[in-house]
Amino acid sequence: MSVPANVPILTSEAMRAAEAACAASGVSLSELMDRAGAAIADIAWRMAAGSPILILCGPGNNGGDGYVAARLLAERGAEVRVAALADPATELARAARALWTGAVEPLDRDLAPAALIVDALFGVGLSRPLPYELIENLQSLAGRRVLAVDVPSGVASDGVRDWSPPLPADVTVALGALKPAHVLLPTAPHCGQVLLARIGIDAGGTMRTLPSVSSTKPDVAAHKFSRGMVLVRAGPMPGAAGLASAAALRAGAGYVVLSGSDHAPFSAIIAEDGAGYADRLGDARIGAVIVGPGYPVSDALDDDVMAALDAGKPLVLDAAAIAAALPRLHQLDGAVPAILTPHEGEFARAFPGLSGSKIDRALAAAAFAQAVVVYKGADTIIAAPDGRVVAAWPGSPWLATAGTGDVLAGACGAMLARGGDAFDAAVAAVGWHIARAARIGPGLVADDLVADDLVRECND
Ligand SMILES: NC(=O)C1=CN([C@@H]2O[C@H](COP(=O)(O)OP(=O)(O)OC[C@H]3O[C@@H](n4cnc5c(N)ncnc54)[C@H](O)[C@@H]3O)[C@@H](O)[C@H]2O)[C@@H](O)CC1
Ligand SMILES: Nc1ncnc2c1ncn2[C@@H]1O[C@H](COP(=O)(O)OP(=O)(O)O)[C@@H](O)[C@H]1O
Ligand SMILES: [K+]
Repeated sequence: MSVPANVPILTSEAMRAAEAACAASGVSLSELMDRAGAAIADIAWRMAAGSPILILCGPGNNGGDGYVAARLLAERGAEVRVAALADPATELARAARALWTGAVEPLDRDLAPAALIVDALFGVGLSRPLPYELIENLQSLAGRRVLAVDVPSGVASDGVRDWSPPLPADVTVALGALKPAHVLLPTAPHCGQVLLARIGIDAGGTMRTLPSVSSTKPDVAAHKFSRGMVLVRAGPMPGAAGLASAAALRAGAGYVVLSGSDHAPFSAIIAEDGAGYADRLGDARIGAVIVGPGYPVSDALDDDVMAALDAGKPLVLDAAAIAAALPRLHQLDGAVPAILTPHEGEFARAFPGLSGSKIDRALAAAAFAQAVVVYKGADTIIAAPDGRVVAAWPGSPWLATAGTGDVLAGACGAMLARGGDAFDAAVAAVGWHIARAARIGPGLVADDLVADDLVRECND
């Protein structure tokens, strides 16, 4: 499972707007369909490697893409058959079908499979669950390689409904842009390896996949304070704050203070008595404050969160600190740069009653808090109040273990303390986290993410 790095993601509504803009600029929809069909034909040709191909065509333009691909594959000499669910229902699909000179078989229970199945039944136009009979007929074709056109049919492209496709794809060719369903659970795993065929659509740039990680060397003239100073406030479970402080150092902070704990994991971390917290908040060199790791709901947490907000320092708020800070953050209306890092449970507690896809909910939460939200999970979404979104699918499942969220909070603190945009900081931290987890792999425990042998390996 994979998606390309740093490519656009569009909802169906945005896709239709981009398509209309394309038409207005002189590129006809039929030209777009030809480009889509050509991209599909190329990939099908490579996947089939000489074996027979069966293309399943639906009534809309997804089916139209399928007819174009069938014609181009046949012209190249591929052994290709077409089966249709219904007659074409759009002008474009009718025109594409008219140019296909081969037979069109009915898509019924007697349909013979082929080594490669190209699923061009439904794309972004799917408006309801697939009929039961079609599901059964498609299931009887399972077990072959599947190439999905735009999305596996049955998947609702906006990621709002969790309809499963009867034929999960090995490869999905996203047309023009990725769609939310390619990067969100539970649909993303059904899309297999997602490839993007740009087909000349200008998809804009507010929603994207995670960019590749680039490690930035410190400036030659850097000193420990210029690289960013992070204050981590420990709660009653100091191990979590210890992990966050170690992660802040490993992620590039020049100086890390752990307040309220003597459990510093490295000698380089300044562990000090909690009584000095208020003074530290006044320390002008501190570029980011982290509150929340290992700090459950309590009056003390509320006090520490309020003190940090009043100090006006850029903040990373994790776990129970998120709900504690929310009313005040909302009032502050973005005056204090903040990154919130809720997992599913913390998100539901802090932002109850939101609807829509995980992207929609992350955006609504970011707009309410006027803060960057890193809505964690296997399909982590990073959303900014101004509408920017980065989707981090597929992440690394080795991160599904205790303490890795504390490490992410620490990395966010390090990136935020450098100065600059909080959204970019959160994106860099999520990329750092996933890249390290991917290097460690089996047996990962959160402590490994901050261990020094990994650092040596990364520097090799
Ligand atoms: N947006 C773009 O820029 C481009 C889109 N193209 C293709 O066009 C597709 C979208 O085409 P359409 O909008 O025609 O939509 P689709 O082809 O995805 O499907 C719409 C058709 O399916 C029917 N339908 C919807 N749900 C159904 C269900 N559950 N059971 C039975 N029938 C159902 C609708 O009544 C309609 O006839 C994209 O996914 C892509 O493949 C490409 O041709 C190239 C350019
Ligand atoms: N299956 C998964 N695939 C990828 N990343 C995951 C998966 N499960 C969890 N993660 C990541 O691991 C981290 C877990 O954070 P969290 O639940 O807060 O753990 P903790 O509170 O124990 O530190 C998050 O960054 C989350 O995105
Ligand atoms: K499809």
